[in-house]
Amino acid sequence: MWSKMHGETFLYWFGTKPRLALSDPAIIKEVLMNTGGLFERMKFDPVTRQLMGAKGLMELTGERWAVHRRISSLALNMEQVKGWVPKIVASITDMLEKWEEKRAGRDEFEMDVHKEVQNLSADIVSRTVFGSSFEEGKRVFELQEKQMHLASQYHSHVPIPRFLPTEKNRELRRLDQEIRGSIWKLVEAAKNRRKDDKSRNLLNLLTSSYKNHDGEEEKLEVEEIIDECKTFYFAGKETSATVLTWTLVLLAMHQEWQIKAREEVVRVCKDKEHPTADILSEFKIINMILHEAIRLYTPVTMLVREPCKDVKLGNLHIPANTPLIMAVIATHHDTKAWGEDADKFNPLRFSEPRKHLASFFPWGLGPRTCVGQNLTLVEVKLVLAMIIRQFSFVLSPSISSRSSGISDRTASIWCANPLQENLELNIGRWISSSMLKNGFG
Ligand code: HEM
Repeated sequence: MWSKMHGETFLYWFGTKPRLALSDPAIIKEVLMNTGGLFERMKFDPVTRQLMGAKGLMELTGERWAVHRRISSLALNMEQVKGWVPKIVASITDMLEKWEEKRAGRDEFEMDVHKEVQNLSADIVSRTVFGSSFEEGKRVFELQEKQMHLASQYHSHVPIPRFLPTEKNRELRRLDQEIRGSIWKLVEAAKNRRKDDKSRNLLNLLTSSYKNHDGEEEKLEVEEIIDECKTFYFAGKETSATVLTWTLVLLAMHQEWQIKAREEVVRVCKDKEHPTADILSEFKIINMILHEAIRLYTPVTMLVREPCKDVKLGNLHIPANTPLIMAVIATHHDTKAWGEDADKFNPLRFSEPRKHLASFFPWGLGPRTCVGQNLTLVEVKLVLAMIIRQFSFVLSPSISSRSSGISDRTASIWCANPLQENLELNIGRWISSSMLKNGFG
């Protein structure tokens, strides 16, 4: 909306500091793909830094970032992620068994899917990236959620004195200490398991020695290990859960795509009980749906960089340290790249190669692109395939009585046996048109 009012590139004030908003794909590409360290990710404010971990990938730069990046890329490469498929399937099976219990033999039942897929994503990150279980990691997720809630109250334009002994500040510090303690227990448990568990999960790699650029063996400091775990616990849960919720909501609203997706799953899986790693690339329709959902409702809505010296971008002269705001969401909805129907759900756009690299960049671009991308894509495809095979769904009638039902992500979905007709289709359409009025969809 801002770019419609002020143009593709404009300056705005954040408190006393000017910020430059960019949405020209060519300029965005130039900034994000720069490998010379000219544009660094802007440092988080102290409260967010405490949440993410100052010595984790999100915050590090330079040589320490390169070391952490090598370790996490090794832990989350595609080969590794494909090896996790049975664990991911086991997580999804557990969730679907609970859904069946909830259904209790009924033809239809109602479900708040966002809560469900949040727990599922947390369980998958715990089992795969950390090689533990949701139960073990559960406390960290719970504490981080509380910390995030408190931290969000600090994000105003007026700086709040963080070091005053206020109740909130004390609680934030207490939460941080408890998170650190809980993570360290997980690290110790992983060290004990290592005698039997030789897998290259993130915890095992973070606690093993690595070769530095002089070829000498080195180990990460305790603080670095804890902060990296904080980063992954934080980044791994909410993002995938948001994508899954929106994809399910969109499929509930667009029954024709739900049917196409189900036909594909049945065709590709044939008589296999569950999808396996080798058939994932055959889910072409699911892949298109997923990309279209991420385009419309990208979980990371903007990226921020700061040039470390004065630079020229296109015809703009930009002073050092000016925050550059790249609105992923605006670019994903730009009618120049996506056509007049840019705000509409149309998975067919992804049946053809993309026109411009930087008109779709939900994972970022260049050296700091998302390390969790492989995991998310595999996870989300498996979850969708397994849900769609077992259930059909529409938006719940009760959502219509909550005007903010979609925006606060309490997306409820009405599930029924896929072989039955969906009588709730009209309700889905009704919600769809009210959402459009409110600027969704
Ligand atoms: C739909 C899911 C996800 C989306 C859309 C997403 C998006 C992004 C984006 C846009 C960035 C780049 C930020 C920048 O350039 O400033 C990023 C970085 C990162 N993501 Fe994700 N992410 C997702 C899932 C995950 C998952 C599941 C994990 C971990 C298991 C993860 C871990 C990270 C980390 C550690 C970084 C920092 C990389 C670095 O700076 O080197 N992400 N993510």
